Amino acid sequence: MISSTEMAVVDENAEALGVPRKQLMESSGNAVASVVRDVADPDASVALVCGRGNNGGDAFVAARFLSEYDVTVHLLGRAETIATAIAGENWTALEAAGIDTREVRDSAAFDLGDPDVVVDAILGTGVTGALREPEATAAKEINAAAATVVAVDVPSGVDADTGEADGTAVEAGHVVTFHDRKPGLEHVAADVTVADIGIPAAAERVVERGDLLRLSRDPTAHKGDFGEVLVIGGGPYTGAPALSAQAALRAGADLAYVACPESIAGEVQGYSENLIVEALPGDRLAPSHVPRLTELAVGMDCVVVGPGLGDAEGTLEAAASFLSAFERTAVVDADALQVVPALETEATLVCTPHQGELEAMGGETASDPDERAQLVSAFAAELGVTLLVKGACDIVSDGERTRLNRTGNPGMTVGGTGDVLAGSTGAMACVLDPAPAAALGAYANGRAGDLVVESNGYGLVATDLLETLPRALWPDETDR
Ligand SMILES: NC(=O)C1=CN([C@@H]2O[C@H](COP(=O)(O)OP(=O)(O)OC[C@H]3O[C@@H](n4cnc5c(N)ncnc54)[C@H](O)[C@@H]3O)[C@@H](O)[C@H]2O)[C@@H](O)CC1
Ligand SMILES: [K+]
Repeated sequence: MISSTEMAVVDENAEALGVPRKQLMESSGNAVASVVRDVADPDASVALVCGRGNNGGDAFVAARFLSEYDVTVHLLGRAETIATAIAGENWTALEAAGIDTREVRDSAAFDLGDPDVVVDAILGTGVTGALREPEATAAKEINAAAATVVAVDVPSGVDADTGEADGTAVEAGHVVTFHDRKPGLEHVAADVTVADIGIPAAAERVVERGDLLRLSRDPTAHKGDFGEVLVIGGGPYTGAPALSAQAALRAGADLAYVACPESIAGEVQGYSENLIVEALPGDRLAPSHVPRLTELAVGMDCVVVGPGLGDAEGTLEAAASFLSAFERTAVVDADALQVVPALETEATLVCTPHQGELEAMGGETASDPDERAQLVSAFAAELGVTLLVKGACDIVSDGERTRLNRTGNPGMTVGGTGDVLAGSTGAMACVLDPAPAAALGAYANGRAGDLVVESNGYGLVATDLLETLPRALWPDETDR
């Protein structure tokens, strides 16, 4: 089962992996034609009723595969208004091939005739609200016809996620849907064929730029809507918590706080006026700080625990005690990872170890990449956390789904890149579920590093990543 958002992610990831959408459209159209052949007599007439989006585009392709039938293609609207280039190209190919095509300029001009089979390609996953005209009239005429109806992807007018229709919807006997079942089809009384359209398995397994579609920004957003992150870190180190908190801001969080020992608070603040610094008495995190940390954490969407904390006994005790009483999402990094295996907590944890830290936590590793991914998945399930295991290929798993991230480069072995990753993952966790947050945190960090190396060569430092994180997460066309 796949939601329309997830389908859009997978589709864009396939494109990033070298399988362009036009190729998928060719497979989709072929799959539709194959179901039409199953239901149509050899001398049948087939009417394809097409909208101006890619759902219609699938049917333009299908028409090319159905040359043995008496085929008519009805386009709802003018050809100049076809919404996508790939659908437009497939329309032009139909006209060039001399296939019977008709443009329906207004609903009164729509004449379905009396076909044996209707292909409903008015709208697919792109539908919003009730069908407008001429789509609504076309749907009514399809429903009034005696024909066998084959719907492309979903019956037009039906929401692929919910199965609900906001007004008229096509009633189809058959649905050809692509790649995986859509939840809305559970509520539709039709035979459903799921067609494999050649989306590579890697489009689901590998984190790619399609995953960025999860980060839509509502233009009416208010301050705080994208999250407030608290970084608990520092003591023996000053840079690490500052890097994490700045990364959270660069990755879209609205406010970033650092709670750190007062011995370094001035330095942390000195790195950036964008941070809100809370000084804790002393020079190391200690159990006596836990009540204040718990108070501070109340208003936060995510807490990042660990950057630069060190592993003094009282520090680890404080980290464990804070996390055991915490009930929302925390990213745990660096020395604080040690406390996770013995921890009992209601909190949702995202842990970001490298190989060495993973092994120190009790996790196993293997040289074979698939085996390594399986071990990470099993360990995530055992701990009940989301693991982001850093490496040349990062592995992200919540024990149910495992993703691989391949962005990043050897320049990123420099100090501080892990602190940036923890902070950007914290920002992602404010707006996304833990597993996609970790996956995008890893993707963005590596992509930011790749952008730096592309323009400067090696010799990158962690602060460079802060500058390129926004481009990694919100690329413009030139970054693709
Ligand atoms: N991985 C994928 O996502 C793939 C998608 N494909 C096809 O592409 C379809 C999605 O294509 P699109 O995103 O172009 O969307 P659609 O073709 O479903 O519809 C988009 C168009 O419909 C219009 N529209 C939206 N709501 C309307 C309403 N209530 N009344 C009238 N017009 C309305 C929009 O303005 C837009 O022009 C899928 O359903 C599937 O058939 C396939 O080609 C292959 C792969
Ligand atoms: K449809």
